[in-house]
Amino acid sequence: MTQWPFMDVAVTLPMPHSFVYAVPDYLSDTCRPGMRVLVPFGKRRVTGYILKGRKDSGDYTAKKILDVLDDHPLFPENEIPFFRWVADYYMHPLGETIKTALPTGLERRDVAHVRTTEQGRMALDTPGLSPVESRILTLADTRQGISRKQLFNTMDSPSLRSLLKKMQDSGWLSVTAVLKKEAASARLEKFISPGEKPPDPAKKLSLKRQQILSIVAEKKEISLTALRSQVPTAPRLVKLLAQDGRVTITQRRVCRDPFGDPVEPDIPPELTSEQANAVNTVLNHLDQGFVPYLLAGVTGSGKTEIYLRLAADAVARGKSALVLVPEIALISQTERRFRARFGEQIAVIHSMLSQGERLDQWHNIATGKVSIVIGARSAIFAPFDNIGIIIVDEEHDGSYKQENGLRYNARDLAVVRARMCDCPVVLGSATPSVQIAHNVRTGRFQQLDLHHRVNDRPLPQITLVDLKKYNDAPPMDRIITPELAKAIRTCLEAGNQALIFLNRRGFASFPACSACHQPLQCRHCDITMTLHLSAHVYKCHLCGFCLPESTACPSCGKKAVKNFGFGTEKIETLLKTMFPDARLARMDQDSTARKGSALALLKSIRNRTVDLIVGTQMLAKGHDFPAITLVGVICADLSMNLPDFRAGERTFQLLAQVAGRAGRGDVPGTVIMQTYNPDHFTIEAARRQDVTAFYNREIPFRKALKYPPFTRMILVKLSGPEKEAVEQAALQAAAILLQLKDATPEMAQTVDILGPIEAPIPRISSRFRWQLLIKSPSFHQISVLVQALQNHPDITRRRTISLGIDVDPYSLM
Ligand SMILES: Nc1ncnc2c1ncn2[C@@H]1O[C@H](COP(=O)(O)OP(=O)(O)OP(=O)(O)O)[C@@H](O)[C@H]1O
Ligand SMILES: [Zn+2]
Repeated sequence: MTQWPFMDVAVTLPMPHSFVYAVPDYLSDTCRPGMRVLVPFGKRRVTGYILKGRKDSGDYTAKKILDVLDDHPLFPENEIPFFRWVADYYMHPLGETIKTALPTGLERRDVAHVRTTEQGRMALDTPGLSPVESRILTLADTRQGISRKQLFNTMDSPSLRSLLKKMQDSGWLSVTAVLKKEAASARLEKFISPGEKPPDPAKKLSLKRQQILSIVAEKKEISLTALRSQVPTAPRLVKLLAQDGRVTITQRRVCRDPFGDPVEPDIPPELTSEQANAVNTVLNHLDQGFVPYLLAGVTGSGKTEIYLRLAADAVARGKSALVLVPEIALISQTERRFRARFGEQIAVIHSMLSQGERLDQWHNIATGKVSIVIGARSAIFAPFDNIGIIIVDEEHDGSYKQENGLRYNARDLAVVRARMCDCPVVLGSATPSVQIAHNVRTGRFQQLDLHHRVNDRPLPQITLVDLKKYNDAPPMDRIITPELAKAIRTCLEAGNQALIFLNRRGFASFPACSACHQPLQCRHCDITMTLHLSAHVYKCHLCGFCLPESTACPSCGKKAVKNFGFGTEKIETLLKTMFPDARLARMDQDSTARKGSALALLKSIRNRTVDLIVGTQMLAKGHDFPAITLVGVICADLSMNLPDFRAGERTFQLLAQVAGRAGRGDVPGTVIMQTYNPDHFTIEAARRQDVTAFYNREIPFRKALKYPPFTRMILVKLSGPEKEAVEQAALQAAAILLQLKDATPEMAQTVDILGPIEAPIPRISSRFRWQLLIKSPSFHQISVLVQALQNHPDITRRRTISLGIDVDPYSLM
């Protein structure tokens, strides 16, 4: 291994470039690309990632690396070009891009701590002190003080920054740097094995010690945890035994096991002819390296079996397979199927794992212990150095898009990474996105088709129920119509399961005051709150702010809040009264918030210990529960009228997907879809489960209005705590962009700048929001424009305004 005197390091700060650091002698054996280092930056110490070795430092006097934080690289060297691509494309700093890619909790850095001085303590007793000042002095009066960030989070005062400066100048507060340690670390476990020394017969041992020695002799090696479960005092006793040389204690890294119940190995079924065709097409073109495929297969056509075969082939070729799954709820199903086939070769990456578990899974990938990864969007960064295939299940799903920080789309990155690894990528869906379907039509993707369900099971029969005819009916009949109630009864009587779908959680979604008619709004966001009956609170679904169930109307002060609108919790209550004998479960974000509860719910559906399930989109896609024969859609129109050009596409996908949960076993499925718009083409296409019909209507509309896939877009989001300042910044950003655009005749013609407008949700978490949408058929053009904006001094100098760049935005809200 070459020992380089200098290293290129990407620091975890908003810096576009990497920096050169010198390797001190005592670290020269240990520094390798892909490892974290602690480096000085300005007056602080921050975490950085080694990118590559260098012979010299150029014209630059390099500072020294302070410490190496890993003993094995966290990512392979050949992944670095991918990170660079991601950083450039999404206009995000390289170091922060890598930080987003890695498991969370791996950062060490100096944080500014504010501490009350002796003088400050004395000032606390003086009379002229403002309440804010005395609060700050009290909070900061601890040994380490309080971190600046924590102080800003606790104190909701707009002039905090200048106040702190003033207090510091008066000598009341001191600011120091405190090194923050990683939140996630390797788990080390002690193992006990027989010692070198022969037992000394002269020395009498207690019974407990004898017991320990015989266990260790029998097992050859046992973890201290396992030993302690047999002999509770083992930790103290083995220390003594080790001093006598009777046992040896070694410490090793162990993997925390995130897997739930054990899974029985499965026997691969014989492929249907459509499945075999799809698999063979991919395998026959392996010599072409990168080939992007759309696997368009109706619901229940057996796409997962194709993924299993393709992954098996990659592993057989000595390569690895990367499998992305959208919802964490769905990961468990896919993970089970993969583990049944591949056993221990699997790692999983998703947000239900603890930080430590995620770190262990990552380590298993980086050290080559596993060859298949199944995960949610962040798994696209898995540190494999030899990828043989990338698979994206439910490619149309919005959860592949990260909506803050590095706003990447893992589905799109799957294609980019496959191109860099020169391997095939398979995007699967029963309801492909307009974007990818368009890529097929323009010849950039190859389509693999599955037109039939496995075993020639029929697709479910879908009946629309026009909700308009129940406008004057009793409230109950407007929510669960007699048609739906009857279908549920029939389904339950036959001993089958029914899934009732509503994509809105909570009990009442529109609380409003009956005295002043104002809706109950969140204090920090411009949206209406939702009543959660079991938690006895009104909750804001954006920031989490709660008001008690007994709240008075914040506008007029009267105790007259009435609960209009409904969500899953209300449906659950209604069904309970209508079908008191049915075993009922509800699956939504609220009922699955606790670790393990989602898995327990899915298990109860699988084991048929529930009959009726109320669920949100969490249950709508991908799940394979053969006993579900009825799907009821409470309101098909919910997402249709959102101010977003993809509202129709999303509604179609959601409805066709949820319908696809019915009839996956031996009994054919039925779907009752309640809607106010039975004639709308989106609803009609969903009823016929006709993807092509939907696209043929949607594509001309996208083309006429110059929306993707015919243009590329970047959404520029500005937000800040002061309304006027955000508006001013947005107007200025627009002026800068217009000027840049008009300076180039070509851009003047093809680039469209829409806005600035106030965002559809004008305020979230007390931050005001404005936005600008930039469109052009050429991505290069809009990218150049936005980069210039990002670096424009008039924008960067505005310290209270944050500028968010959303490349290929998914949500325009
Ligand atoms: N060749 C086969 N022979 C028998 N059963 C199969 C075969 N292939 C798949 N299956 C079974 O068919 C069912 C549906 O398959 P799968 O869940 O993969 O569908 P899917 O195409 O992913 O559907 P969706 O788009 O709704 O997620 C599963 O229970 C699976 O085990
Ligand atoms: Zn809120």
